[in-house]
Amino acid sequence: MTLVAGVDSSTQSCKVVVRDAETGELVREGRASHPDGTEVHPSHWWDALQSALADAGGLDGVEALSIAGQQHGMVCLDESGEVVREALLWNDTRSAAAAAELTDEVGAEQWATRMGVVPVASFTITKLRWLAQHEPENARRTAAVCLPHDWLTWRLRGSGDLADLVTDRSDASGTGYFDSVTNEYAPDLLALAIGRSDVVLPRVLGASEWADGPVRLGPGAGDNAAAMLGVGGGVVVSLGTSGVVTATADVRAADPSGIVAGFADATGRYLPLACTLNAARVLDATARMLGVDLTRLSELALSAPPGAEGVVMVPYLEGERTPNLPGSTGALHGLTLTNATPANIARAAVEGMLCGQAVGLDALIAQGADVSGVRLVGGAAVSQAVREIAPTVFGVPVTVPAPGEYVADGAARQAAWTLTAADNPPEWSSSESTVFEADAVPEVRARYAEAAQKFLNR
Ligand SMILES: Nc1ncnc2c1ncn2[C@@H]1O[C@H](COP(=O)(O)OP(=O)(O)O)[C@@H](O)[C@H]1O
Ligand SMILES: O=C(CO)[C@@H](O)[C@H](O)COP(=O)(O)O
Repeated sequence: MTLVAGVDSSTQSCKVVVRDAETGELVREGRASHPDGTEVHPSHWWDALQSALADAGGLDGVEALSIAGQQHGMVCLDESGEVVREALLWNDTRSAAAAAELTDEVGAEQWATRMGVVPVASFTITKLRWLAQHEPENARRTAAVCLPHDWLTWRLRGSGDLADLVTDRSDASGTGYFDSVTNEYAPDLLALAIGRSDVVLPRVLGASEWADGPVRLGPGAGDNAAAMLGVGGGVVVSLGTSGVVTATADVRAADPSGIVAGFADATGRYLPLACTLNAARVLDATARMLGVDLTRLSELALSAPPGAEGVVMVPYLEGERTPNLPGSTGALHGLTLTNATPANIARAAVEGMLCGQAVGLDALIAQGADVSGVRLVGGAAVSQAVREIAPTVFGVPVTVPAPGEYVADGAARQAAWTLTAADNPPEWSSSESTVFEADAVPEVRARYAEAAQKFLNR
């Protein structure tokens, strides 16, 4: 049996799957935690990768490995390959002012047509502008910039030479300085951010190209592109640390409002994507607030009626990216003496988190996506309340694949692809899934929109 490994180095943890390259059958797996925070030294990801690989029984018998990871994080390296400062992650909002400046300087229309994205604090390019403005010495020492998955692949290669940095088209498309239509970097935009264009950027590998390492190393991918490879297509809603709505497209999205980012996928096509900073951790925080665990939170949410008797949660607990409100905070609206119960608050948290994703779903539809159903993945897709309430909010059937690590699976499928000379990734049999259907409850969306509007009006 030929084995391949896939890695998901995500915000909260590192997960490894080892699968049969031909059938996709799961052979072994492992995981390890990442530290909290929006500023993390990449060495923690390396340590977690080592632990997760050991937990998965190591690389014995593995012929190829690909790493998928959280997108956008800024990893700066000096001339000798040392990390210059802690990486700023996708959910670090300190570069919000830099994002606004870059948008003004180039124009939102121009960004959307040229790069497929309009800068928000999540994107690497805005973090580079922040670095140049606030830590000029660190900016000066920066000889190369890469993304979390690029850095881990490079460390596995063990070379130390900046010229050996590699990435893939999906993750490069989330930097703000890579054009996924021409497949070229934009040195002028890089210079606009950091003041110079002589910074080494990773070579962008083809979808099934590979680099040398302890085993064959695939190009890797942004976690959302890998999830798409893992679930095998469709409209995907991922509820991890981030809330993400994606589909696959033949043409790059160009949305000057910035809600839909026109990223690339991991197969040579495109991945229109809407992303919130707030998803699974809204439920974590609500459970903490109510003094219950996540199972009890789900039971409480399901014991309240749709609409939570008027309680609405706007879940901008970490600021927000969609809509672009990096400085916002969360709020509970509509509380009265009679509806202020744990059950209604639990339901409002689930509904609020899902309404945030429904906004992204609408934006994807406006960009031409055909949404007759969605596939739900990510940590919070395990929640029974989320599964049952999702169709009432989205207004379409919700398919939940068997619990699994779909990002790591997508990376493993890419690794298997590097072992073939085929035009497409190998066809692996899909896991069993459960479909959740329910009548739409449009009032929930309407009341949420009314409450969320109060933030936009501030
Ligand atoms: N039963 C559950 N109900 C709700 N949320 C859950 C449940 N199990 C795990 N989660 C949440 O899933 C999140 C982790 O999901 P994951 O997709 O691994 O995140 P990431 O990819 O961003 O690291 C955590 O916030 C965790 O609390
Ligand atoms: O910023 C984005 C997508 O644009 C996020 O989706 C990150 O890629 C982090 O993903 P998770 O760790 O939440 O899966």
